[in-house]
Amino acid sequence: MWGSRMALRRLQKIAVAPLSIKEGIASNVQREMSTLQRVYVTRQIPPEGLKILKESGQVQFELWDSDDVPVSRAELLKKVKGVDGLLCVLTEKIDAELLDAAGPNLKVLSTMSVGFDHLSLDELKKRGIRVGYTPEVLTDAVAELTVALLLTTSRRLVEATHEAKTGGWGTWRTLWLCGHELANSTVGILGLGRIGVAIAERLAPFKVKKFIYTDVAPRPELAKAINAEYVSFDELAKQSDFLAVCCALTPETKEICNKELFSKMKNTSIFINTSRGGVVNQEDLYEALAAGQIAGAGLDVTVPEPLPTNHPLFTLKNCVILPHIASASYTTRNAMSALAANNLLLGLRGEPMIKELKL
Ligand SMILES: O=C(O)C(=O)CO
Repeated sequence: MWGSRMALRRLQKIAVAPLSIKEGIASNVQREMSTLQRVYVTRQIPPEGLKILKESGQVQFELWDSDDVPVSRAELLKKVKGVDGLLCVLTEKIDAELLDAAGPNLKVLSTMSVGFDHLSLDELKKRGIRVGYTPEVLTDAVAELTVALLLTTSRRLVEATHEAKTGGWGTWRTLWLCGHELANSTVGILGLGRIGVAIAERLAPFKVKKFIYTDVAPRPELAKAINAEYVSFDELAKQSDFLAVCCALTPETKEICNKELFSKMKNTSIFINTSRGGVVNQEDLYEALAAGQIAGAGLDVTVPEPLPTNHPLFTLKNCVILPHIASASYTTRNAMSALAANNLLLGLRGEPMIKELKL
């Protein structure tokens, strides 16, 4: 569906105009449509973003009109041909092949995500394509879900509801379904950014004793807000009762959470990942959980996504797996959609985007 509301309004006017005027307007509309910038949207994004694109009068866009099935690679390669702008989500790999298929008209890529590991930044930079993304608007939702996942994992809520529903609930027992509490604990954050700070702010009222973090370098401004101490990667592993992964997936962080890390953690520790599955070596995590080297893991992200239902991690009682829903609140997804649309329109006008990646 190529569309713009202004063009549509004019077309609606045509329907009531006398024939000769109708023809005149029709050719104007055609002329105008051909001057609108062409955009492909790879997903049926939430309504706020679509409304912005439709009402802009700036672009004619075609949409992959489904949220349940992603656009196939073959279809995507066909649809991007000649577009000026592309609005994608995190399931689309934007690489040299795709950018070649799009061709030299492509000036702006806008991803409806804070993560950008699905984008070949070098290839985008080489072609002078500007990139918009959607940080900040999802911080609250992601932090909230991280806290929910942490408590679900540490207090064994999935096991508990299963036992209650399936007859495992006998008499009140003194150590049955005991977990680990946040009070007096040390919470470690791997990769301190806005989301890590927002998680710590939410956890502090649970009487956490200490926040520690590691990153490529200390981040005193952010750390000050939550009174967090900068430690080495090793110390993070050793001291954390709860370890929350908040770093971006980059070549440097790929599988940074592996057997070396897990072997240094306490056997009472809880590992939580709401960033990207690729930062974890899942075989090593499975071994650590199965052997009781760590107490539990809560994962919102995996490799691949969806994780096949016969994956060994699903067999473990001490592993809680969610289907990548950290930012999934109506408010946040609409805000991400709107920001992605606005980034795209601004970029196509040659203006600074609201949130633009520095390439
Ligand atoms: O925005 C992202 O990068 C996500 O993972 C989904 O919110």
